[in-house]
Amino acid sequence: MSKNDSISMSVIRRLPRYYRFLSELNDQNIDKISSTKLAQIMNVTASQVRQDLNCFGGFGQQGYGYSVSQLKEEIKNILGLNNDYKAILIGAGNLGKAVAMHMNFEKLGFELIACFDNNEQKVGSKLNGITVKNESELDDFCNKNHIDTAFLCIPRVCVENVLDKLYSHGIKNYWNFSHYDINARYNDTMVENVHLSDSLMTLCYRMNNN
Ligand SMILES: NC(=O)c1ccc[n+]([C@@H]2O[C@H](COP(=O)([O-])OP(=O)(O)OC[C@H]3O[C@@H](n4cnc5c(N)ncnc54)[C@H](O)[C@@H]3O)[C@@H](O)[C@H]2O)c1
Repeated sequence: MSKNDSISMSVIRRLPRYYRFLSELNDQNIDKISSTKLAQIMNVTASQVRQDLNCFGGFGQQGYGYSVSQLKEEIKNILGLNNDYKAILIGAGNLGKAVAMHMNFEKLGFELIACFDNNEQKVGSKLNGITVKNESELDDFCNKNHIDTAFLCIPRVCVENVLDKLYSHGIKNYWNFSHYDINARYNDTMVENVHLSDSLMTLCYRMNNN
């Protein structure tokens, strides 16, 4: 087991927020920050901040706090945002369009190299400079290109066919918007499911229990 295997997912899920807030502080030319102040921004305790960052080596200095730019770079490296992972997007509908048009993939270590749809009316249109290909070209494209991950923005009922194809080409990392349980079909895949409704339900709970 590597050191990183013992780090809990809740710590890992806080890292993007650390990175986002530190980037904002860095943009405001703020050089240093105490764990207390960082905790306030993160809405966690100072001891939680220290515990989180100690999982990766600490980075703070007694009596100084954290260097904003250094900590931002450390977290960037931990998250692996310096990579150039090749991604494809399946489903150029409302959601696929929003994902392709509004995400700054390069800043996040990804390059969106192709988009696919099976609707003739969408094929040939452009999303963020990328021409939407026919889904029938997927196999050929996967044969000719190295692909690290697929972003799935298709209806749940369409996923199985597409997933089987992608998996057969060795694609095992999925950013999944499709409400389909990928891990239940292929348990050696790395999946991040995105459910906007979960976030709204969490808000609902908090409003209900205020
Ligand atoms: N995760 C979330 O939070 C969230 C939010 C909204 C919608 N969704 C889900 O995401 C899916 C997409 O939503 P949308 O609003 O973009 O729908 P949409 O109908 O606008 O787009 C779906 C697109 O997928 C394409 N498609 C269907 N089968 C395909 C296939 N086999 N290969 C390639 N393309 C194919 C369609 O032609 C269409 O362009 C829906 O099923 C919806 O349930 C998830």
